[in-house]
Amino acid sequence: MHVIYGGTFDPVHHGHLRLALEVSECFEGAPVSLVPCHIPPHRGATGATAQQRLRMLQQAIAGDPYLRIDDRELNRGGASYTADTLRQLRCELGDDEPLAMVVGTDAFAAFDRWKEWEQIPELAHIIVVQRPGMTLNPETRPGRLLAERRAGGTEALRHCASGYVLELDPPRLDISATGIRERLRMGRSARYLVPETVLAEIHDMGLYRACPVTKN
Ligand SMILES: Nc1ncnc2c1ncn2[C@@H]1O[C@H](COP(=O)(O)OP(=O)(O)OP(=O)(O)O)[C@@H](O)[C@H]1O
Ligand SMILES: O=C(O)c1ccc[n+]([C@@H]2O[C@H](COP(=O)([O-])O)[C@@H](O)[C@H]2O)c1
Repeated sequence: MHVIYGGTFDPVHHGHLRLALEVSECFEGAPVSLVPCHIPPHRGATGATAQQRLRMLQQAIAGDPYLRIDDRELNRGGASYTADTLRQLRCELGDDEPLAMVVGTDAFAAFDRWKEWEQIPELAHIIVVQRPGMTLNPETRPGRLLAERRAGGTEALRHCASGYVLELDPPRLDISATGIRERLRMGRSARYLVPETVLAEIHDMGLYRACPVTKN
């Protein structure tokens, strides 16, 4: 089972990390690869550069046996389209290896605006994770895709290469990178929202602040 979890990670926070671990546990400790995007396709400029976001991720997962980083989108450059990443992975893994991508409900709600979105379930399973304050409308195209391809449990994903949509609702952590950037911009603390090592990187690189921010 190969599981990827893509994001901007600007910065990576405990919501991301806890979720990645929950997914790994669902698949009996299968590693989850965090895939930082180079240029996020559907949003404005990032607060930190790609290299700075990678550095924070490296600090965040250092020593964790279940989490990895796949930096292929940074190496590829340009806008990071998930279909391209999955196609590349599918070539490497072969046709039969189960491949799954993790996405939060907020991102999945706009899934039908992703490049080649209808091809994605042919390349990988989709694990949709509930995010606080975000309910998926069943009448939308992503909502219908979920209903049509819904997996009863994790077992289905393990036995097929792609094609299922699995809903997961682990304990919800109401943390967002936007909220963290905003706090830092206002000179407030982001402690306990991001790992201490990430906080130290943010401080050392002077990220996310218009005016000086204390190190907590
Ligand atoms: N607290 C969280 N709980 C569950 N899923 C999350 C959480 N934070 C982010 N995600 C999911 O992780 C993926 C990557 O998220 P991203 O890097 O954009 O973080 P974010 O906190 O949503 O950032 P921003 O606030 O800048 O949009 C998305 O699929 C998103 O839905
Ligand atoms: O492929 C696309 O068209 C596409 C459009 C929007 C988002 N994505 C991916 O979805 C992931 C989460 O995006 P974001 O903006 O919420 O960090 C990240 O890996 C993006 O590359 C992908």
